[in-house]
Amino acid sequence: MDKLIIKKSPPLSGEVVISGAKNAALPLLMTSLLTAQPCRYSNVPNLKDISTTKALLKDLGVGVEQQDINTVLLHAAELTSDTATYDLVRTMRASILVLGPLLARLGKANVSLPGGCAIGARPVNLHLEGLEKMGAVISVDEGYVRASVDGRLQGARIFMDIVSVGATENLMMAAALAEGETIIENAAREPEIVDLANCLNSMGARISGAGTDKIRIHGVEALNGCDYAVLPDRIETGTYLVAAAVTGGHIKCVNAAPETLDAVLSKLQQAGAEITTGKDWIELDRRNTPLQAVKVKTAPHPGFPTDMQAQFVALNAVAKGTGVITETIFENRFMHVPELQRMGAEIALETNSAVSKGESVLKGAPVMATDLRASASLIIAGLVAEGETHISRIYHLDRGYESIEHKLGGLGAVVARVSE
Ligand SMILES: CC(=O)N[C@H]1[C@@H](OP(=O)(O)OP(=O)(O)OC[C@H]2O[C@@H](n3ccc(=O)[nH]c3=O)[C@H](O)[C@@H]2O)O[C@H](CO)[C@@H](O)[C@@H]1O
Ligand SMILES: C=C(OP(=O)(O)O)C(=O)O
Repeated sequence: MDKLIIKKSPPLSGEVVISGAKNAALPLLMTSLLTAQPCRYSNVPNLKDISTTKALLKDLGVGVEQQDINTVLLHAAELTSDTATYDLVRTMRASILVLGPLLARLGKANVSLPGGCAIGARPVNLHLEGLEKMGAVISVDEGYVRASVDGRLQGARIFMDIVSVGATENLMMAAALAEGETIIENAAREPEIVDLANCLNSMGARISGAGTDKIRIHGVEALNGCDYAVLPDRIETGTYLVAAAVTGGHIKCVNAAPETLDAVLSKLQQAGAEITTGKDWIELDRRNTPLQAVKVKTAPHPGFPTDMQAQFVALNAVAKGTGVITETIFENRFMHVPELQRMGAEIALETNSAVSKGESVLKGAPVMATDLRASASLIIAGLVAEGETHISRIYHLDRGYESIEHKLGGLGAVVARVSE
């Protein structure tokens, strides 16, 4: 198993090229299930979750041709299976996103339940209830969601009582091939939802309202293939920006999408960073200003993303003043806190808030990555901790950050990957 060794590093400086978004690419690749025509996706990040998705699609009968490291051609001329097995689903929750497309294309699907994970229970009831409203008959048996529909799915009015990114995506894909109109109320508004709607529309779907809380999908009989470039990763971008801010650095993120990061950029400015943006770049400069702790509360988009929460906990630990970070989306997403405490961070957990005293002097220590963004927060802390930080279980990191040690190294960080 690999681990990362991070040494106290100089202020980060230089340019970093942002990859395509994991959370956009995963649902986008699933759109290939909806058509018998070939689909080409570019700017796909080279990540573990993407190879898991390709293996899952291959298992269902999809032809997979890797055209270059970030471009893949998927061709579901004929699907040979309707089953997403536990072995593949258990390593990646987003596998549940095959449910809607399989049901719409084949009229049946068996998908292993993804189960709970490190950050919370993460049920899929909203996915199932929405599909039932569209006429699917669903049971959960031996850990599998077994779904079928007689004929086509039917358009429906669906109100979601919790804003769910994955359920909005699953239902949008299913509704694209349903008979009649589907309206999703209280839909998620994340940029990745808009990216999925844009891709589906390029395939001939009729979707409007993506990016608002009411999405209308006029079902069509068949969809075409696509040639689609994945949106830049706003969470990867935010992670490098926080790392630069914490080290008092000056970096430019290129191939980025500044318009997807309003809440994060505004908190970085409050923390003392100077931010400049262009059409597809963001520059951060914190060479001449003190780092101030901030108050953050996670919320569905356009609120502050939960996937940036852990990185800001690390920022607050070393910044001036009391910081408060409140997590409202997942019930167990503070597992980075005990690890940061082992490095000397003075942070107290009060129900769903992490309250930091500020100006903690961090010391390198052996720490364990517990989930994807927790791993990122430990890297950020390691960059400013005295001595060496050894982060184990970095397979979590490889789910979501393309070439992280090379990208950080290019900015001057002292990071090495070693095999344990
Ligand atoms: C692959 C991907 O895109 N992952 C993102 C996606 O996850 P994911 O799509 O799994 O997250 P959701 O938006 O669905 O979850 C939001 C909240 O709704 C709850 N819920 C969700 C579905 C359901 O059927 N019932 C239910 O109660 C969840 O437990 C959670 O408390 O959005 C999250 C919230 O922005 C991000 O942290 C993840 O990085
Ligand atoms: C929680 C995340 O991903 P996933 O939903 O794939 O677990 C994340 O990207 O931070």
